[in-house]
Amino acid sequence: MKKIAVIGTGYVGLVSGTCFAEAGNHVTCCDIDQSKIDKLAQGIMPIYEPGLKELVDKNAGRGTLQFTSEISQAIRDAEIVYIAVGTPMSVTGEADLTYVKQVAQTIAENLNSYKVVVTKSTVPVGTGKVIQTIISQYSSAPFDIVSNPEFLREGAAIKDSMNMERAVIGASSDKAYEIIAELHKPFTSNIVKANVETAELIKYAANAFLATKISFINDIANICERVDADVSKVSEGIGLDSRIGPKFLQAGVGFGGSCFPKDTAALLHISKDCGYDFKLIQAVMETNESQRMLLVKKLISALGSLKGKTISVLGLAFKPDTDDVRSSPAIDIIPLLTDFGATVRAYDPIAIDEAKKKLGYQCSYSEDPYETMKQADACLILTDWMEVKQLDLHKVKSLLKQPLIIDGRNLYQIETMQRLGFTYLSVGRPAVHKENTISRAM
Ligand SMILES: NC(=O)C1=CN([C@@H]2O[C@H](COP(=O)(O)OP(=O)(O)OC[C@H]3O[C@@H](n4cnc5c(N)ncnc54)[C@H](O)[C@@H]3O)[C@@H](O)[C@H]2O)C=CC1
Ligand SMILES: O=C(O)[C@H]1O[C@H](OP(=O)(O)OP(=O)(O)OC[C@H]2O[C@@H](n3ccc(=O)[nH]c3=O)[C@H](O)[C@@H]2O)[C@H](O)[C@@H](O)[C@@H]1O
Repeated sequence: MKKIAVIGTGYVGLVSGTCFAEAGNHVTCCDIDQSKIDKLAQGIMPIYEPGLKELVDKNAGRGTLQFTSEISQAIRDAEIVYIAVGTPMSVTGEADLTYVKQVAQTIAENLNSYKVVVTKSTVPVGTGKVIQTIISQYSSAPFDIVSNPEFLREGAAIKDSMNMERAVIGASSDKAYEIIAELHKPFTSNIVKANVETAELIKYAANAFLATKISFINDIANICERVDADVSKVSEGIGLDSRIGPKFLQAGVGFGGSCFPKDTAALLHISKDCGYDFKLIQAVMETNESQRMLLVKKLISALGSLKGKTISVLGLAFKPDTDDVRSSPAIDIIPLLTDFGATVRAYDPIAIDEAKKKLGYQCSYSEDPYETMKQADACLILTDWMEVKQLDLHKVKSLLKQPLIIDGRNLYQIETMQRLGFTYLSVGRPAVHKENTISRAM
């Protein structure tokens, strides 16, 4: 049983802190945001994540998980201090380390005994050294630095954390490595031991590689549209090769979320800073941006113009099973539609409150997908929610002014849409026209 302080109670801090408690440790989750702490103390989750509330309630109930804004005290009481604050993208693309440095300063001011200071936030290579310098400037107490990046996915965060595929531990001493390796025994036996810098880079390499797979398949999808090929078959055909694997080969509107866009931009900066021209990652980012626009172009070409048209947008979250809308395709695309003169009605089962914070009243919102379709000129699918996959397509057809669906997630079978008489334009697959013909998508 270790005494752990987790600083930053966002997605990562809350989920990892809760899982450390579930594994038998005593965890204090801290945040400067008092309203977040107050809510958590009352059992109200600040994020939507399947299974999280049950686990928080269980561990808070038995006293192994606590929430506080008294960060100094939590640090003084802990043997291990986890830094899990945000590292948002700055205007120039690199990771903004303001919050990490603030926390390092607070740790330095409260270092009353030996502690292992662990970075879970995604931070540029060299940040461990920066934290070490800040702490040693203000304190002479002994401490070690560890980089232990987080690989959880939103929507599957508890499962990913309780059954990690691997843990990466980059420690400044063997003693610190052993402490953090021991902490991870209940979660995985695959531990990658590295130096601090390597561990920091592994996190960016992992996210950049996954983002590269997505942009690669989107580029292939764009070729498919020009040569009458079907990208879903290409994904199947290459994914069955175990060296390639089937995951992250789903073509569509491009990746979003709080990490892939920010971490690819940060990796580009890291490479520039060390004098390397990382052309591949630049191309991955460019493909992702243009993928959003391709959907808007398809919509415009199908409708002639968007002026005066009503568009039903299905999905605001960047992926299913989360209310996170950070860098979500919908948040990028809806303002473009309204700029072109369209009226937008948006559906999402849980992300409406978060989307309103970004989009305000640029569109209307509904938790009923059919409500957004009544007499709409087209339907645009942006999130692969199960609720959208399972729509009653007969009802959809009867509600829309004309049976036009632009699908940024390739949710439906081409043959079904042809049989039902839709005009159906997806990504990298043959286009279906309501006259019952199939052609290239553009
Ligand atoms: N969201 C995700 O799925 C994943 C995120 N990451 C990385 O983990 C880090 C955290 O991400 P999120 O949890 O999404 O961030 P977030 O932005 O949702 O939460 C960060 C929290 O830190 C708090 N905070 C900021 N400064 C503080 C301070 N000085 N003292 C105490 N609390 C402070 C904020 O109030 C906020 O509640 C980022 O570096 C991110 O790249 C890594 C893997 C997955
Ligand atoms: O560093 C992070 O924050 C996390 O980023 C991603 O997790 P997450 O952003 O939660 O979601 P993913 O499931 O990876 O999806 C990211 C985006 O890619 C898109 N995507 C994913 C897969 C695919 O085949 N095609 C595709 O367009 C999704 O729709 C979504 O917009 C990584 O998968 C996690 O391992 C990592 O810890």
